[in-house]
Amino acid sequence: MIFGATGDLAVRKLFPSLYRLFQKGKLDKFAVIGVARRPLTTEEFQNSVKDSVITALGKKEKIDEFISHFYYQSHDVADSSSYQNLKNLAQQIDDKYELEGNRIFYLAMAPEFFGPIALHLKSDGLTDVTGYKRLVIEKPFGHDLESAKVLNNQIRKAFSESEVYRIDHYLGKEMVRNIEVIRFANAIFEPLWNNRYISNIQITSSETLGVEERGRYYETSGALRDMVQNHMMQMVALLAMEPPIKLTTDEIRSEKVRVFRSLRMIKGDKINKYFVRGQYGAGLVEDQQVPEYRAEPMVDNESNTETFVAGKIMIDNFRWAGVPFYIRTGKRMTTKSTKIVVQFKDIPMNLYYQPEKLLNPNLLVIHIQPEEGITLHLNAKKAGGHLNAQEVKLSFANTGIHAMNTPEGYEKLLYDCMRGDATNFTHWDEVAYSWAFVDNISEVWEKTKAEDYPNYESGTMGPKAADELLEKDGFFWWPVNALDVDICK
Ligand SMILES: NC(=O)C1=CN([C@@H]2O[C@H](COP(=O)(O)OP(=O)(O)OC[C@H]3O[C@@H](n4cnc5c(N)ncnc54)[C@H](OP(=O)(O)O)[C@@H]3O)[C@@H](O)[C@H]2O)C=CC1
Ligand SMILES: O=C1O[C@H](COP(=O)(O)O)[C@@H](O)[C@H](O)[C@H]1O
Repeated sequence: MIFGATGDLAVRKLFPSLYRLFQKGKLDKFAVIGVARRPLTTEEFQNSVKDSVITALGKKEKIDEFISHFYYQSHDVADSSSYQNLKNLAQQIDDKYELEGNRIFYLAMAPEFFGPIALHLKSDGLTDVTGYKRLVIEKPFGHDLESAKVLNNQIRKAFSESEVYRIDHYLGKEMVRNIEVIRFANAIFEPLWNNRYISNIQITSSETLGVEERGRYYETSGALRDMVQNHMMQMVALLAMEPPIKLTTDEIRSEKVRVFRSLRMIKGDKINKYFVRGQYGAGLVEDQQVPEYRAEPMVDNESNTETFVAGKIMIDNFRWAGVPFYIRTGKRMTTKSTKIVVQFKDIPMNLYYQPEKLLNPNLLVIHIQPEEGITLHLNAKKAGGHLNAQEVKLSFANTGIHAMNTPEGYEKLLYDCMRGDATNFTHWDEVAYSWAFVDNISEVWEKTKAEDYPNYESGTMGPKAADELLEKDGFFWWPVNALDVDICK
């Protein structure tokens, strides 16, 4: 059952993803009940599913067979009789498709509905099933730790922790999933993956898009809650975790939680030493003139909301003591790119020192999007010349998927949920620790108005202070554009 089946997420991501699973033969016995307020017939709903698939994928094979599995119910989320009707419909469909009482409830709706729907599902008997019941919850999971706890308590009255699948769509991205494999399946990386050999790690997730039509939501969120609390912190955890003893959901999650527990809690007047906030002004993005954030629809013209965050995260454990993890994310930046750069320490003595050219540090670049792959930056002798070292790059590129926020991420996550694999969904403990970390920052930023907003021009890589954050540690942001060169080909 998809609650919010006429909304943007369902139309752009969920239906195309389900279709791809269907085409690959991964959906055998299945039916989907779409639920939303507006009155639609099942036929109208099926046609909207068909349109969404064709728009997203341009494909039509077996589309009529696919949409014949879709049903619609107009629903009032606060009214028990709506749930009674839904229960009856679900029961009929269950019998027709022999679904063995297995149910997934996907809440693709505004977050204020998550708790009430979960409670109704239980009180109105939709969770009384003979098979499995699973609840998929979209972001944002709360607004801060307190509200997340309230939401979690409501949900947990109807579903156990193992039945709750909290979506973080970055965990559906191919190369985010690859981080563990790159780390734990390669003898050349794991021995070096610590503070003896790594000088710093940089994670950039930049967007060219502005806030678009989401001003109302974004004004209450900002980049810190929208991107850092979830996607950026998840990437930090995957990069920093210890090898799990087994590749099971519980073992992996518990290693990630240990990273969150080791985060250095930055508070009060230290916040602005470790974190930089920014808000975009007008500027040129991909040759288009774009307005400042404060002129966007549904945005306060004196807004204090950050559209950019850079930060230095320290993990105080044996492996990572002293190694900064720099994160940077923002809207209306130069380029759309998510990249991780692992910078290794310099070798103790440079035999190939040339006064006019320093030896390049070794870098491992993990390209998350739009290109997918890895590049290893090494030094090697220039062919034919003297013993002069020059930079060479070893690259691997995934040939498959190249679009951003593609349905493929959702496709993988939906499939995981059907199989009951919650590894790439966030456990409550991860959510809670991550909110506790981020709340310290938002508390300070909400109390103090940023007098310099807007402090970065659209089409740039953020405010100058974000560069200074690294410069004072003797580092600089590796330019994400320049790192693309080889792998794009
Ligand atoms: N869109 C995206 O790309 C992403 C979205 N998300 C999250 O997914 C969730 C949904 O987002 P999105 O699809 O963009 O939102 P939309 O506003 O586009 O869709 C909301 C859906 O909820 C339904 N709805 C609203 N109020 C009610 C109600 N009282 N009773 C029943 N149905 C109702 C709407 O249908 P109707 O008007 O017919 O009632 C519609 O189907 C949000 O939590 C969002 O944060 C997360 C990541 C990305
Ligand atoms: O969760 C979100 O992510 C998108 C960025 O996702 P990506 O897959 O395109 O990198 C961001 O635009 C949005 O504001 C945020 O809610």
